[in-house]
Amino acid sequence: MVTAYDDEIAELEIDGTVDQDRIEKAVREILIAVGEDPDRDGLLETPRRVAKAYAEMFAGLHQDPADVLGVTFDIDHEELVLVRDIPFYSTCEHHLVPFHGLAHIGYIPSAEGRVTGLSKLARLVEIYARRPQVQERLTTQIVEALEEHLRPRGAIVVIECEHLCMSMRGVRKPGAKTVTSAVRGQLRQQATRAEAMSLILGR
Ligand SMILES: Nc1nc2c(ncn2[C@@H]2O[C@H](COP(=O)(O)OP(=O)(O)OP(=O)(O)O)[C@@H](O)[C@H]2O)c(=O)[nH]1
Ligand SMILES: [Zn+2]
Repeated sequence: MVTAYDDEIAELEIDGTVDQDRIEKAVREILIAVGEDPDRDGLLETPRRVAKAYAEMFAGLHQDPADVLGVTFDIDHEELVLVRDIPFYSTCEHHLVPFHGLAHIGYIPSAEGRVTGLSKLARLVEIYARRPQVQERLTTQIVEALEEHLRPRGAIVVIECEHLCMSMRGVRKPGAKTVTSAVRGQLRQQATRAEAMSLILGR
């Protein structure tokens, strides 16, 4: 199924938000540098494929969370809203290999009732994940965007990830999980924080 979001990504490739030519040249150079022949059959199309993949993997650099969180509803709900287990892939800015896992996002809407569509929380994750990233910044950027655009009474973001730079190379510890959290407002209070954490962990 092709979604509007897929269309946006396809447009990015066309409207030149990545310098396709430059990526292709660089990938060709890397292939030579690692001892490969970029002109052999299987690799001929690789620089072009990588440029296309990067346009998608780094599309978030050209997207604005205001566009996603700009539409809010007036719903009379002043209790916790939590979307958990949002899967995502990001790219470690140190090694340019993936880190991936689950994001959990909760917030307590403001008295004025600024509630966003549930899918927008997952879109917010995508905007910040599709960039060269570190997990701590990803976590903070999401919580800060929630604060800025929804002005909630409280917000919590918990992210658990496996970093391939720790699994497939370097220290080589596949399965090791890194957990980060960012908590703001009323969700810092012990009881509400405990409620949110038990919902996040209660699977
Ligand atoms: N804090 C943090 N560190 C990260 C993240 N992703 C990767 N790293 C770490 O970034 C560090 C980079 O360390 P360096 O010593 O500069 O690079 P390196 O020689 O490749 O390090 P090793 O991975 O230990 O082989 C490593 O310890 C990685 O585990 C992240 O999202 N957050
Ligand atoms: Zn890394």
